[in-house]
Amino acid sequence: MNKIFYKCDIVVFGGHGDLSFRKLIPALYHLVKDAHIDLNSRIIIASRTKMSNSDNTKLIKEKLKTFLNKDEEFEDEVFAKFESLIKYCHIDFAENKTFKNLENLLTKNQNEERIFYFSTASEFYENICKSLSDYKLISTTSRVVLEKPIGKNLETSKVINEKVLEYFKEDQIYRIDHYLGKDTVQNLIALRFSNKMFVPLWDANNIDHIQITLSESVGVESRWEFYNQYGAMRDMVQNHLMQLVCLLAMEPPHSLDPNAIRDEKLKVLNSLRSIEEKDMKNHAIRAQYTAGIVDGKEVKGYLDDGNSQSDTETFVALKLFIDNFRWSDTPFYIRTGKRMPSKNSEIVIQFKSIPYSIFDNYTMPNKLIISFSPDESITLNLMHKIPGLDEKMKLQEVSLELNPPRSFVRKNEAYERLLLDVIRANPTLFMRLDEVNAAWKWTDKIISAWQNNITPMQTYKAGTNGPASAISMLAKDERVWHEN
Ligand SMILES: NC(=O)C1=CN([C@@H]2O[C@H](COP(=O)(O)OP(=O)(O)OC[C@H]3O[C@@H](n4cnc5c(N)ncnc54)[C@H](OP(=O)(O)O)[C@@H]3O)[C@@H](O)[C@H]2O)C=CC1
Ligand SMILES: O=C1O[C@H](COP(=O)(O)O)[C@@H](O)[C@H](O)[C@H]1O
Repeated sequence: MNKIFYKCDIVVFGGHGDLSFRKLIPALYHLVKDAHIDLNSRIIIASRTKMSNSDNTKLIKEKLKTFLNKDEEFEDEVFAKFESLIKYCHIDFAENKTFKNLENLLTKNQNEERIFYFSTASEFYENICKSLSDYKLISTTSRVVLEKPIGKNLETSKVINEKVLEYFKEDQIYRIDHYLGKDTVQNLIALRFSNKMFVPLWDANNIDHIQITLSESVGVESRWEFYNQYGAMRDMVQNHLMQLVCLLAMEPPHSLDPNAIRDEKLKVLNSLRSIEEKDMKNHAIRAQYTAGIVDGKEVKGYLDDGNSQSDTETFVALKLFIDNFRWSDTPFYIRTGKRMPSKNSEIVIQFKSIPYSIFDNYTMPNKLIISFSPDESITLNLMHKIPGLDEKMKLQEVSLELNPPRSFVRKNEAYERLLLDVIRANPTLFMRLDEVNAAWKWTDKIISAWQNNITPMQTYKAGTNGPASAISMLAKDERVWHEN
């Protein structure tokens, strides 16, 4: 296969922010290393500090050494190529005239394709677009990447998106949700729609319930100011968790065409049953971590991290239903939280019991466990005869590991995949405006019930699996969270 080298100018706004240093710069380094980007491309790091190109390069080198994968060596040869692409640009979103610096850079030896990555809070998107337009830096071949969450609710999302749409057409806008760039998440489409055995089983007749857990052991620490305005609902549920629910629940799209997939995801979001006020307390749990022990180390509570009062949630657990033919009355239990015992991203498909048992001992219903962090694996739990001469057949639960052969093992990070998709103008793994707004419409109702204190804020000790109410949410249904 001939390798395609893509030639473009990429501008990262918020280039010295947490996301840029931890994810975007390593992803771009890898795209250069794997020769996806032509060496006449440019990567412009735009940030507020006044700094020389050489100081910026030094800083980037230092950050890359910190944030490359633990098992990966920093390669001087690759960095030499990467460095040759990087330029620094001082920009303050609030000062239109600083965009002159960008104009000077972009219009010299320019590449036709321009990508603007807004790695900053969405309240700045309008200002950035306006300044780019004032300096005539947007053309029909330009693309813009918008980080999530866009706005803080449906109303602000609509306003921000409308503003961006004054400058870019919908097909130039790439609304990123990095979970869609994870191989295991994309594999949900392959697993569901390329394996005959799962096709007839994937519905309310055969599945008892579905669980999704996105837990993190890290706290909020240096991101406190930012996070405190959003909380787990806006930071994780409105986007990542909603997208996972969509991929698990959607009908088969007619093809892998971007809009065919987005149309099916949208139908799921529009079928989400709105949580009634009377159920809110039991179906929408919110909590904040207090001081505790994580990985054997004492850690501060959320309020001590920020040194302030706050009613921002760091944990959410929800019980939701999708009101359609396929999922009628099948609960989806989803949860996410900071300062939980470990980093764990996992989907559990709990099948129903067999209709009648001919065995003396209890048969465990089958379970499909899809893990994508810290390790990627797919496990199918099945019942199996215990080998031996027992007169009566005895059964045990065994795990069938569906792990890909080593040569299949992922080496690309989510952001690498998604940045390459933006570069090659493939929007399949990005969110369309109607999806974003449908997700807000559903989460807004819960957020406003919380604002009216309908569900009280709970607490959980750092290093635990969330508040007791999240456990009893399932216990009331005679179910338990799957814990590793
Ligand atoms: N961090 C993460 O893990 C993830 C973040 N995101 C999203 O990515 C976006 C960025 O997040 P994150 O990197 O964590 O945030 P940070 O606060 O670390 O970075 C934001 C950047 O915006 C810059 N900025 C703020 N105001 C201005 C201004 N007036 N002019 C110029 N630059 C300005 C800041 O510059 P300065 O350094 O000068 O303050 C900073 O570099 C957010 O939308 C977030 O939701 C999405 C997924 C994961
Ligand atoms: O979008 C976000 O995701 C990260 C978690 O991402 P993961 O790929 O490491 O699972 C989360 O820490 C951050 O708060 C949030 O903004």
